[in-house]
Amino acid sequence: MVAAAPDGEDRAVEAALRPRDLGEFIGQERVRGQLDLVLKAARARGATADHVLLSGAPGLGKTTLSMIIAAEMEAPIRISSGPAIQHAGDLAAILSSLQEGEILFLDEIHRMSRPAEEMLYMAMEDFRVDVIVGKGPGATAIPLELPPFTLVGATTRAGLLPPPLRDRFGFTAHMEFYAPIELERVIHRSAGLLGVEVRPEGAAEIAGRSRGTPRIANRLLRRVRDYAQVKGDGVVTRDIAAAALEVYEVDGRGLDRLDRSVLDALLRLFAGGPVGLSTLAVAVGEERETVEEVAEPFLVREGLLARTPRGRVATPAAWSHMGLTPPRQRGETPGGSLFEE
Ligand SMILES: Nc1ncnc2c1ncn2[C@@H]1O[C@H](COP(=O)(O)OP(=O)(O)OP(=O)(O)O)[C@@H](O)[C@H]1O
Repeated sequence: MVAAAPDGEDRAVEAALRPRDLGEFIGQERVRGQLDLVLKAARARGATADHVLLSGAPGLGKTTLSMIIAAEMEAPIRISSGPAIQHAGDLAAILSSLQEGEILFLDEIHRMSRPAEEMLYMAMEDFRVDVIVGKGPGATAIPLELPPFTLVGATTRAGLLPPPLRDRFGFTAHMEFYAPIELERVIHRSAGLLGVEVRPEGAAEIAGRSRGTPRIANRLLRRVRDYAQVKGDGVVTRDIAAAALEVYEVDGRGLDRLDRSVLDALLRLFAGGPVGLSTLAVAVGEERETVEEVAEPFLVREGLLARTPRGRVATPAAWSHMGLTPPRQRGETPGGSLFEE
């Protein structure tokens, strides 16, 4: 699968491929420009930067940007995530050990528990938390002063953040998918760091199949590099890239085996829909969530599938991408259109 979530190998290589400062960070011009101002101004004032919320799909560079913020502010960084903070006490332990000016990166901040979230409101606004000691009627709140810090929250679902939390971020940046030309730059940069020779057409071939996502571009580059070493002379040309990605079942538009089997079932078994999500999931032998969260966002973004109140529907582009002809609609005459008088 070409899902943008990192795997074990990704995590190790990602650390090596991460841009270290804003100058090295490719694309996202608007976010980069705005963030540059926020950080420069804070530095000029000798203050800690405002809290920053980064939203966007997995693999677009949120973790990378948080590390860049720390580097630009010459501050240490502490990394944790919403799911790891289930009790307010977990958060209190992290907050009370922060140094002045430290960057606290909370990934998947929308998945934090409610009590922790409420503690975070106060910490963000007043640099203070109330630690509750004891239980029941004897419980007391002990106020704890915190050093000023910068919270960098990352979320794939900004809409799920409660407004009181969202409003406490001084700067909110939405990360967009990358244009193919930007991904080509990511690939050339990573190839340089990995010591792989990549021709421009080879980079373009990989970029076109990377779903607008640098993490996927880097992962496909590594698979293509393997193929080039084993089947070729190590150089990534267009033909080598195309042949390698064929082996890994990533098609010319970046669809992987799961995406294609969803489309295939929708088109062949259900004549293009509408069909319910559960039925579609059973037909491809996957969990409902996998179809909904892994395959569909990209298919919808590519204009191949639509989610309608009556169920999932294939678009005309899906038929042509899969090399199939849509069945004739009721009332349509051969060679004529549905709307012919
Ligand atoms: N703008 C960029 N320029 C160059 N490389 C990038 C850029 N953005 C991301 N990358 C590379 O993509 C990989 C994934 O980035 P990162 O881990 O920051 O994504 P993320 O948005 O935090 O993902 P997740 O939400 O899944 O944790 C990293 O290896 C990083 O080197």
